[in-house]
Amino acid sequence: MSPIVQVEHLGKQYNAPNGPMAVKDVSFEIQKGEIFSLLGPNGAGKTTTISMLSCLLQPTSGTILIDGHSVTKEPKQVKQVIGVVPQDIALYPTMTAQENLLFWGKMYGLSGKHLQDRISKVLTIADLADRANDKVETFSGGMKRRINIAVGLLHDPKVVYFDEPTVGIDPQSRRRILDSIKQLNTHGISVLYTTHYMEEAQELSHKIGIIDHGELIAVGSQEQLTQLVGQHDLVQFEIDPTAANLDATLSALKVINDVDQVTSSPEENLITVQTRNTNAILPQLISQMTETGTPIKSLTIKAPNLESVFLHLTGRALRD
Ligand SMILES: Nc1ncnc2c1ncn2[C@@H]1O[C@H](COP(=O)(O)OP(=O)(O)OP(=O)(O)O)[C@@H](O)[C@H]1O
Repeated sequence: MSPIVQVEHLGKQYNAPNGPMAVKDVSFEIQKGEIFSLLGPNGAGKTTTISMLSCLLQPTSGTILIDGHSVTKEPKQVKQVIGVVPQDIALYPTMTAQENLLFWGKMYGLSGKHLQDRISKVLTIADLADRANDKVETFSGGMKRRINIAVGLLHDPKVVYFDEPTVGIDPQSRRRILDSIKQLNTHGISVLYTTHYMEEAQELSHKIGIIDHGELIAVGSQEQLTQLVGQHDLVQFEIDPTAANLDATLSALKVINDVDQVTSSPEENLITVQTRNTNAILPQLISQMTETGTPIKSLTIKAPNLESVFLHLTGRALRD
């Protein structure tokens, strides 16, 4: 079976010929029925990649086939197959959810009973059927995001792109969005999901591509990716930054035997140590923290996860 999305050697240079490459030689495939996440920090190139896959931005190099159609040569066919859910779309605040969907449905060339049926269906998927006749201006940020999802699904696409759909919304709406994506996928719809939240990529994806500085640095299932790290745990110390002597503590931790990486995240009050020998070196880690003047508030040990993979591959924490 051919993949629904096939990306080969994709590149994008803004402000050519002298501008930086925002996407560099990116290749990946999404199989039919798969949820694929692009996981990477801000500025990694996720939106640029989605824009090229959506026919909104011309690639500088490489090829993209969606359901066998080239985004550059057959954009009309591509647009029939894809649904795009950006963070914000133009909604008319004084119109109801139903009226906004009617407007967008007509933009897609839908009409009559078919359009009405699709509107009922997508309102149900977005969990907004009970608010169909309420004006959008009365909706929360999370509900507006869910209307975006409904709009993206109106023309019954085979693959849907979600560009960081949970950024800046409340936990309850986030939960509903993740659940509606899983529900969509059970109906055979393929998904491309971008995020900088490791937990979301972990929960949703059959396959994950880790992107950093425009390069896809690893692709695979969560299990395949964590195998890249081997048996390396993350030991995380919560500290009080006002009572910390960070520089001295980080230097002391780095030179302990069997410590692979040490990073600090002052905004989250965390020091993270990656090690393959947690039990043996834990007492030493704790004593060095205390001796160098950084008291520990709490301590968590995490088995290898996507955060460790990112740290292992880039030497930086994913939230940087
Ligand atoms: N229109 C543009 N002109 C020039 N540079 C751009 C443009 N859009 C994005 N960039 C740059 O391209 C790089 C990738 O940006 P992009 O928005 O694709 O990343 P991202 O992973 O989606 O991050 P974010 O979550 O912050 O949007 C960044 O360095 C960004 O500054």
